[in-house]
Amino acid sequence: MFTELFFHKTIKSLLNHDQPIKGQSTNLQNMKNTNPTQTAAWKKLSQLADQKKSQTIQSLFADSSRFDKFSARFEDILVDYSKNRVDDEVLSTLFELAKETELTSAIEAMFTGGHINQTEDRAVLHTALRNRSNNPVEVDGKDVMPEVNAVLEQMKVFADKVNSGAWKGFSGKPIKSLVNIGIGGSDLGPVMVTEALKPYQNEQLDIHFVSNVDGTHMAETLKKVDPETTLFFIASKTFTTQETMTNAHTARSWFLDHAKDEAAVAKHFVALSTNAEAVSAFGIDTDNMFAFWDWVGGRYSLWSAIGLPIACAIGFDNFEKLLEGAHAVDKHFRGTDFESNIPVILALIGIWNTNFLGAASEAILPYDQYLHRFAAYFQQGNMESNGKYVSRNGEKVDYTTGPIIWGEPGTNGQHAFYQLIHQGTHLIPCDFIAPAISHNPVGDHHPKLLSNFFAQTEALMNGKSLEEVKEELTKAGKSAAEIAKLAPHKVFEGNRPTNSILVKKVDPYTLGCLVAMYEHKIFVQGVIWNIFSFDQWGVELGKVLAKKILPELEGEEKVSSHDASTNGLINAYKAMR
Ligand SMILES: O=P(O)(O)OC[C@H]1O[C@H](O)[C@@H](O)[C@@H](O)[C@@H]1O
Repeated sequence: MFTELFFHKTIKSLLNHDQPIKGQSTNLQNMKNTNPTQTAAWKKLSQLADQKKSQTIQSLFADSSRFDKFSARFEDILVDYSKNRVDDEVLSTLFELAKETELTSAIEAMFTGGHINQTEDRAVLHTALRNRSNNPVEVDGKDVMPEVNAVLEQMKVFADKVNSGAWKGFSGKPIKSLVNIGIGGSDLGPVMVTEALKPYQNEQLDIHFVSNVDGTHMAETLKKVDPETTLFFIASKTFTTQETMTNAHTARSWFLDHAKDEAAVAKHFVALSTNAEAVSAFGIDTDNMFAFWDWVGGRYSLWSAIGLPIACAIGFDNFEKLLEGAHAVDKHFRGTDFESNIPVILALIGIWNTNFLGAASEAILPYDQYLHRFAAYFQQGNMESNGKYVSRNGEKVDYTTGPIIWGEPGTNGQHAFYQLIHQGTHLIPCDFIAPAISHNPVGDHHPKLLSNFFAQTEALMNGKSLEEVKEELTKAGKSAAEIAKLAPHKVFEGNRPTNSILVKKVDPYTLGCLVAMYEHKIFVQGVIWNIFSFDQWGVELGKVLAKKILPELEGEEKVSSHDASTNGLINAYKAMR
């Protein structure tokens, strides 16, 4: 069923990615609608998990070649996955699982414009947005690259004007403040990237993000900016999202209170959207609209016009480098055997941890302050993509799908929640990410930061045995009674899996690489879990109910149309306000 909606493409594109992709070819292998638990590989993995229960990561390092075997390099990025509970047999069976679930044809279907977002009948082509090779990519028989390039050109011209000060506000002053109004995918990507690449930011500009419908978010932001020198980006794929539209109207009223001239709006408001009609209904000239398309998922949209505030803040050349990094990883992902394919390896290890070792969550722990929103970004990327309990054939799955994603930058996390990672009852696989070169090489801060990174992964793997603890306590002069009492609390079981990602420097290109790696990891997992990773029906119900409740909050009369708890809450609110 799932396969019927794909455009079948020629396998030739697998072999030579610089060849144009033609929509009419029909001989690519089909992608199965496979319950992964019914594959031979899954069954074998279940047995292996059982057999290898007592095998420790530490013991696997008896193989002196383990680090070389279980780490991979992509340009200036080192991905060390050797500190996982996997050996050759487990990994090769995971690769079998990817083959049995027809990952290769799924990858091709995505890159060649197949409607893999089946429930919305859409292609999924964030890879086309960063297709720097510029070979044609067809959606429904039409090459999308001319449109992609045209919007990129429009973004370049605009970003250059803002950056150089040539774009003037209504009173003739250059723009100083950028305010992005958007939520979810129309917020998190630009926030994460502009924070991560702050060292590249034009110092003449400051950038703000308003996402929450809570008026506080807008009010506090407007306190910091001047209407004469502020540019608002209204970022919404649909241009109907309640939070964004509410914030956009508030910003517009605030602006007009100062400018007192409707015509001035054109100099201070631009729209990033797929919905031209709604943009002009809002009062933004479509000349000031930067378009993208329904085949760009919100949480994969930072590469599109949604990236305009990024291009304005760090300059278009740097935005292009971000695209280039992602494109390099796209080529790696599409053209590399699973055994050396970084996103595939990371995805399979994640599946091993989730489905065979019972991990319910994954922590992303950047040892880089600039990456402080990286985990939040992939919280949406991952949880909105793979938080699904219905398989592609419409049935409830009987296995675990997307993990809970969370994390904070190191070393702050160490002093907050690492206790539970080290000694709690949950297995929490962690990704550690750090740059070798800091943008701020102040004193010995960076070596100290990185020593913590290395120490944590080592401690999580090796732990500390009862014998070691006892020896330590004895040396410290504790009595036998004290040792007996204290020792169990000081033991670290270890055997906690980690991936370590060491990059040379967090620059635009490398960040593009990193983001694309995680995006493709999510894709691979969705394919294997046999779920649809590119829709998000789960966000709808709450929105609909909120719309129904909103008018009920007016007036004084008591509400009785809901369950007792919801009625009680609404009525208490009405009484308190
Ligand atoms: O860009 P929009 O259309 O305003 O959507 C913003 C967000 O809305 C919903 O929460 C989801 O659909 C997200 O995936 C999306 O990113």
